[in-house]
Amino acid sequence: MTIHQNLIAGEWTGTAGTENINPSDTNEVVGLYASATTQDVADAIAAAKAAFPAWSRSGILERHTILKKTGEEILARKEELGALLAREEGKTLPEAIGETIRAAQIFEFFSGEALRLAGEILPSVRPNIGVEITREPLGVIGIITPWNFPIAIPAWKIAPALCYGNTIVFKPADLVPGCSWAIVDILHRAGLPKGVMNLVMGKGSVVGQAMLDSPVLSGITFTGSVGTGKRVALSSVEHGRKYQLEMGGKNPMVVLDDADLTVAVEAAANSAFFSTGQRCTASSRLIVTEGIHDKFVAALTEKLKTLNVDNALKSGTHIGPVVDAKQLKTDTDYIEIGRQEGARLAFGGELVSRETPGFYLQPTLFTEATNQMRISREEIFGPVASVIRVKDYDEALAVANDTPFGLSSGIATTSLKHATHFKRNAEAGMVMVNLPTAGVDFHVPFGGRKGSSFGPREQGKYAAEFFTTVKTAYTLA
Ligand SMILES: NC(=O)C1=CN([C@@H]2O[C@H](COP(=O)(O)OP(=O)(O)OC[C@H]3O[C@@H](n4cnc5c(N)ncnc54)[C@H](OP(=O)(O)O)[C@@H]3O)[C@@H](O)[C@H]2O)C=CC1
Ligand SMILES: O=C(O)CCC(=O)C(=O)O
Repeated sequence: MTIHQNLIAGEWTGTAGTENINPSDTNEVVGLYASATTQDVADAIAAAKAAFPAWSRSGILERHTILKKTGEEILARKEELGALLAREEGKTLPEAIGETIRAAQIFEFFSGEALRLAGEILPSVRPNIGVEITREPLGVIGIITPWNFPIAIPAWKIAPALCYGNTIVFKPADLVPGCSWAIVDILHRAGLPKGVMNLVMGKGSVVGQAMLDSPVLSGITFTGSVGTGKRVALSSVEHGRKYQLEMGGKNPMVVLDDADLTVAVEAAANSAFFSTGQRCTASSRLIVTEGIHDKFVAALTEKLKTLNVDNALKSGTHIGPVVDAKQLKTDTDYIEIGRQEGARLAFGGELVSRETPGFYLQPTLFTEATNQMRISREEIFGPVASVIRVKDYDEALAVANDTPFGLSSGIATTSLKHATHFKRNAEAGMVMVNLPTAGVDFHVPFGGRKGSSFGPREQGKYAAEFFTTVKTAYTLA
């Protein structure tokens, strides 16, 4: 089997370290991927530092062209890359192709942003002085990504970093290196100068930690768990660098008495169970008012009976496998915790076996949960959700906001008054009305509040806040 190597200073290098295993069929090795050493990380950082002066001054047409070519190739190969994504991560093929298209659109968007770089010219408060405000690239950016969006999250960190003139050291999740390797290969062939983009695959405890320990990186952008996010923060404070964190969520989906039942059930099923619940924007707290509660639970339970859990590549599969044995254990541990806490298991909770050996878990719904239970407070990151019964809108909003997290928040209602009030008062970075809490656009800001996120927003033109630094220049006329 070919070994997919690391890219350091424009050279492919390294020997095999990681077997990329298909969670829908654990007998299948999707590919072999190199593992970087701490010396490789040091070499990658040095290469990115050496490449920075020239790349930071490169023409915007060069950046535009490389990003555009990359987006075009990803789009042209959407079926193949989507299948790779489905094989390595386990989301269904349509979801995986959708994510691949989204990655292409992100490169396309930032190829346009490269042509729209702008500053401001202002008069000084003093006579005969002009003031120019410009944005400059930060320097060498460390990118550390999780396993749950193997192509979209790398794309939405890499594309703006390059667009604004930074160089990169990129460590994808060791569980799913395939799509990341493919993006880096495409960028390399699209003509990026040596050292601008460096790929160091391998374990977080070795490769990621070596990045955190480096005083050379000017910024680290990270998506993953709260625990690792804290490490990124502490090391960044120590080294005086900028950092951006996207971490967990415990996103609420409020369903009011006046909701359209079909809309509410579709939104809740999608939020909680699609992509196997492995989205930081997934909803695992369904907060439902008294008058609609029983109808909603009955209709959602009926809906869950129609969802097929199976091999991600099989047509007709609605929910693919859990990503690996470790995450499956987390999910089943939480199901046991929910039972012991006294929530009622209304659907699912069991492992299922299919034609191919994989980590298959039924979508699992608890009812009669309270917002104080651990299943309502801690991120599970699997196809497990609970229904919390509340009296009215005011209680629903209070429960929705009673969480350490604040990424996404949803409401199903036909009341303009409640929808408007919720949009203003939900303590979250993103609010969804009559829509799933997950599934976002690629051209607008993404991010949260409280324990979910730290630093400037990702995506859209707001990405410039993290990937650039502002300079104010005064000139005597
Ligand atoms: N917000 C989100 O989108 C995500 C949230 N999560 C949450 O986190 C839980 C655990 O998932 P997990 O994959 O373990 O999350 P991690 O935070 O461990 O992984 C995210 C990334 O950080 C890397 N990493 C791990 N340790 C270090 C370190 N010491 N220094 C630098 N980088 C490091 C990982 O490497 P590697 O894994 O390759 O070793 C991976 O690339 C999930 O169950 C879920 O609750 C997880 C993924 C995404
Ligand atoms: O919901 C989405 O579209 C994006 C979710 C996401 O980025 C995540 O789970 O990390």
